[in-house]
Amino acid sequence: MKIEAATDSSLFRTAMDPLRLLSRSTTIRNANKKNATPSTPSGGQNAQPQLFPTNAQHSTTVKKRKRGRDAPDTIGDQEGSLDFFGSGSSKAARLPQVDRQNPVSKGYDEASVAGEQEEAQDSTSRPSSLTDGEVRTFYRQHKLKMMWLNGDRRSTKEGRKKAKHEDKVEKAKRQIFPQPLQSFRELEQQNAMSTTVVKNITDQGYHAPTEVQLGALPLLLDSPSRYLPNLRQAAEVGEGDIDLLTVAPTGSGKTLAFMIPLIHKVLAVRQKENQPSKSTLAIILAPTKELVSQTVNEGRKLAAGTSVRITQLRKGMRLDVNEDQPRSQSNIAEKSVVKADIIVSTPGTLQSLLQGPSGSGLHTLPTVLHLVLDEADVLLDPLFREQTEGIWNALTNPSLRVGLWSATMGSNIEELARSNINMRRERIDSVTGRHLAEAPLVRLVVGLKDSAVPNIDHRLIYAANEQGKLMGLRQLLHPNAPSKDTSLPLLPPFLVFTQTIERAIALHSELMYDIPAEAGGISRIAVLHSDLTDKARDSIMTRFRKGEIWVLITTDLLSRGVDFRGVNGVVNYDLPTSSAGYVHRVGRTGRAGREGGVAVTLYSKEDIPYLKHVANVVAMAQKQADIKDGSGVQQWLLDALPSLNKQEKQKLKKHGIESRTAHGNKSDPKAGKKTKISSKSGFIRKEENKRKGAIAGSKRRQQADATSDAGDETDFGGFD
Ligand SMILES: Nc1ncnc2c1ncn2[C@@H]1O[C@H](COP(=O)(O)OP(=O)(O)OP(=O)(O)O)[C@@H](O)[C@H]1O
Repeated sequence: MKIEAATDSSLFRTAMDPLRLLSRSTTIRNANKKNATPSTPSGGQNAQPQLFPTNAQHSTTVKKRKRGRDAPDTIGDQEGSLDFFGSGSSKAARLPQVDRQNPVSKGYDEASVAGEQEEAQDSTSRPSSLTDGEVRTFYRQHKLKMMWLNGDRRSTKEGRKKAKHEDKVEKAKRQIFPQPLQSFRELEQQNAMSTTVVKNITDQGYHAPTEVQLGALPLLLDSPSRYLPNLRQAAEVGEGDIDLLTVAPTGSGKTLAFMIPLIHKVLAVRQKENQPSKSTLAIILAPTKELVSQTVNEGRKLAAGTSVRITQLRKGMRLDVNEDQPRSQSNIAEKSVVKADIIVSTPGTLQSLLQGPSGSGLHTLPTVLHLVLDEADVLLDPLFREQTEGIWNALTNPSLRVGLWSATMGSNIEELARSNINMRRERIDSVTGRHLAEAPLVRLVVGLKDSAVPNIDHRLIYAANEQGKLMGLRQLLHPNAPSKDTSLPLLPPFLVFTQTIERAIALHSELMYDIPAEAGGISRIAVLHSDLTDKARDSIMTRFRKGEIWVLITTDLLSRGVDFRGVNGVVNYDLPTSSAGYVHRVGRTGRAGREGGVAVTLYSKEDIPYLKHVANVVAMAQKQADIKDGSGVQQWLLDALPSLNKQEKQKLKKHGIESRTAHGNKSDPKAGKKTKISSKSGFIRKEENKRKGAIAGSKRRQQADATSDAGDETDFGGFD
């Protein structure tokens, strides 16, 4: 977490052209050029995607290197590059390093060092076959835990109370240990996955699976009877035919972990039917349009060259629903019906397209076999719960399987998921009059549940008041402004989070002229929020991904799921309103195990009552990363901060810090004034002050002239 290069801010100044410009500096201090490349996510220095690689893997890496294979030691020098997000050529440059650093599989490692071409030909890597003991050690080292949950008494509040003293042995019995996936190539031999899909995976530079992938893919592709031999119904269900709850850190590759099995299953069904896509087989729900669009992109890259169609649902489209009611005065052409195997949507959009005539509820989608809830804890949060559950119930196929995925998942979400699964089964039983077998339900947890990624540098900075926060942010924007704290290596591109849309807009207005024209001026800083049109949102996302925008001010709209590979840091200009909020916001940096990300949280006096939930997460991340210098949070602060009770926590989560909301401003204008961000930019204010000064000066001069004229008048006696 601590970054060595951070001790000399001049290194950062010279490291990137944009920064030189950003810092309004034309003089470049003598920095040791050799060491000048900063260790930041956008520097692409660390492409080890696993958060918990084993020692054995490291030593294998070294051993391979000693054999003199020709993989380069470092990625091409990216000094001065504006391509923060590693597209095009930089991707090619990165591949060899990815290869070298991810030697989970022996077969993979052999091929990787010999180059990509050879890799493509070598599809005969041996399937993994570890002994039971080896599998257990492997999962322990990678901090993976899998539990089979059916019939677990602790799944309900009542049951938890009763099972408080449940025998440890009993608990251990619920743990399951499927053979882990050690290389994506195994998918071809062990799971009969399409060669095209496997090639698509490796072509994107994904060679070694991340922790969540090496655990989830076998669960979703193998037969449950392999790892649940004593479970009767496990023998009855098909391959990967389970309900799965997954909690894995931000940026750990969950998208691939649910998308690969979906594509594989769609292909398998189509092959069985021996005909091209006819109806939708899978639905992925995500809370924001940005995440939906990103998921579609990722999916399409994986499914390229296959017949699998993945579509983002938009308003105006029409679904091929099971209409019990006559089609309502349909004036929409038949061709606009969505023909996709996998649909990705926000709950709101899908719900509105499923809406039947008023009062009749939702149309059903009986062909759908898989439902994925990405960011499941948000989708089952009060904000989205009704929509999500409505959709879940509209998927009436008895074989529907559900997957819940997030970096944070409270026990209430797990309870809710289980009760939904059970209620649905009972409903189908009552309709069909048959007893529907319970599918295995598995929980997969990677690392410490609900914790922030340990591979970034977390900083809590006291800024006294709103002006202090603004100054703090400006300091980050102009790193060569005199600063004692040279240990803050926050380079663009970075994200700035505020509590509300109004505050995001105000902060943007305040800072928009801060970047000098030579560096691109106001085009380098932008604001993104849900009040913008879809087109504007898309355009800002594209420009940020391309590296044209360096500082993106936003709300929690972008806190979840969105993957900007090379974001160097995150600034919490306003505190997140829950610990999960902090985990997700800061998780926009340090993705796929990249080192060098920075998360700065600015807090004022008004924030102190609400800081503890953030401080606790930071302390946990420090503990995980074994950091004892207190750079993120010191023990005395942790002890001194007040704790919120349950109700206060809920209120904070729902409404945020009240003085920063429109409602709070109204009810307590004095407090509201204290937390106001001036909505005029410093530049405009300066100009206005200059103008005001000029007008006042001119008035004064006129007055003085008038007085002297008047004096003359009195003196002048006039003509006789
Ligand atoms: N096996 C892999 N090897 C290298 N990079 C990977 C691998 N799998 C995924 N990635 C990369 O990791 C990044 C994060 O992936 P993804 O967006 O799926 O994370 P996530 O776990 O869904 O995060 P969040 O919780 O924030 O939604 C992406 O840039 C993706 O390309």
